[in-house]
Amino acid sequence: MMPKQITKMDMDPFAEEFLADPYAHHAALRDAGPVVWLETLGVYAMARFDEVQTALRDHETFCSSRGVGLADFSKEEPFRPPSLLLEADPPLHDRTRAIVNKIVSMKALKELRPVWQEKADALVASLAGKRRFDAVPDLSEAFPLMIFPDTIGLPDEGREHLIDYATIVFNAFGPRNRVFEEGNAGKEAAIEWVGEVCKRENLKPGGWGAALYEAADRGDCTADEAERLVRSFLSAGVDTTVNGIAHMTLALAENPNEFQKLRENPKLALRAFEESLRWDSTVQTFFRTASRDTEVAGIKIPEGSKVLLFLASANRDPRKWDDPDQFRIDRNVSGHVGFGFGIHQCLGQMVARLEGELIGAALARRVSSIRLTGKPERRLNNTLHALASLPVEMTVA
Ligand code: HEM
Ligand SMILES: O=C(O)c1ccc(-c2ccccn2)cc1
Repeated sequence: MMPKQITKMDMDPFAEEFLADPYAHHAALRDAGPVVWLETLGVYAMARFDEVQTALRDHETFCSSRGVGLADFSKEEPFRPPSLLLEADPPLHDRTRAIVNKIVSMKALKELRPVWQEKADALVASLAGKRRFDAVPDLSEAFPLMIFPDTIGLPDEGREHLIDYATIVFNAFGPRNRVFEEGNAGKEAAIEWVGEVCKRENLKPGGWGAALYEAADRGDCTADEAERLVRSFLSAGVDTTVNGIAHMTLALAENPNEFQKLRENPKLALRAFEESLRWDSTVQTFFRTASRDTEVAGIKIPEGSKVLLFLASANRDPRKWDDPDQFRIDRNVSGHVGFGFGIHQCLGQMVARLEGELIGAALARRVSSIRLTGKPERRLNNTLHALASLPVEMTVA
C-alpha cells in the first residue's frame, strides 16, 4: 500500500496562545488526520482517541526511556536523573512499578479514606461558611497539601515548595520557551527542598517515603532508587490533583444543572471527578519516542521520531464520545485517557480519585450553589492545564 502523504501543520502546541485555550485548536488537529507532522517542533502528533490509546498501549514501539518530553535522552542529558517509572521501559519499569504498586495499594487507601474524608468535610464546611473565596489556593491547593505530604511522611516545613517543584517538572517536558524560563525563575529553593526531603533521614516513619527505603532494606531496590522513587511521588502527586480538583470545581460552577444532579445523589461524586478529568484534562499532552521504524494509518514514523500525544484532545474526540464538549456527570466516562493508558497508566490514579471523590461529595452535601464571582485565571504550563485563580461564591446547604 502506497504510504500516505502526511498532513503538515505549522501549529505550535506550546505557544502561549495555544496553552491558554488548547480546546480551540484540537478539532483542527484531529481533522487533519490520524497522525500529523508539526513543522515548528519537528515532531509527529496524534490527537484522536484511537491513535492515542493505541500508541500508549504499544510501549515497545512508542517507548518512554528516551524521555516523555521533547528531549531525546539517547541524544541529550535529561534535566534531572530520569524517573525510574515514567522514563523507564521494561524490564526496569516492571521492577520499580511493582514496588510502588505495593505501597499505593487499595488497602492503604481504604485506611486513608476516613482520615481524608474528615479533612475534606471540615475544609468545605469552613469555606461554605466564608461564602466568597478563591477556590485555587483555598480549596484545590489546600486539600492536597493537607493530606498528601503527611501520607508521604514529609517534614512540616516547606511543603508549599511542592507546587513550585511540579511547575518545573511539568514545564520541562516542553520546549525551553518563555513559559519554561519564567516557570523556573526563582524556584531554586524548591529544587533544593525536594532534594533534601527525599533523603531517608528526613522522612517520617510510617509514610510512603519510609516504605520505599524499607523496600531497599529488603533488597527490592537500592537506597538510591528508593530516593528517586520518593521524588516521583513528589513530582506527580500534588499539582496534578490540585488542578484536577480545580477543574472539577470550575465545571460544577459553570454547569449548575450538573451540580444539582450531584447534590441529589452525592454518590455521583467520583463520576463527577472522572468526567471533569475527561472534559478538561489536567495533563494535556506528553511524548513518546519511536524505538524502531513503524507505520500508523499508512504514515511512516522513523525510529527516533518524537510523537506528541494529545490526551486532552482524545478525551474530546467526537469519534469516541457523544457531545464531547458537554460536561455531563451521568455519562459513562470509563476508558478516558486522562490518567494515561497501558503500563505507565497513572500510579496515583486511586489517590487522585479518592481526593476528587471526597471533595465532590463534601460539596454535594454541604453546599447548595456554586457560582463564579470573577473570571478564572490560567497559569500557563507546557504540560498541565492549570488554574491560578478561581473566584467563587458557595452558599450553604
Ligand atoms: C488528577 C490527578 C492526576 C492526573 C491527571 C495524572 C495523570 C497521569 C498520566 C496521564 C500519567 C501517564 C504518563 C505517561 O504515560 O507517560 C501518569 C503517570 C504517573 N503518575 Fe499520575 N496523575 C495524577 C495524580 C497522580 C498522583 C496523586 C500521583 C502520586 C501518588 C501520581 C504519580 C504518577 C506516577 C509515579 C506516574 C508514572 C507511572 C509509570 O510510569 O508507571 N499521579 N499520571
Ligand atoms: O516519576 C516522576 O518523577 C514523574 C511521574 C509522572 C509524571 C507525569 C508526567 C506526565 C503526566 C503525568 N505525570 C511526572 C513525573
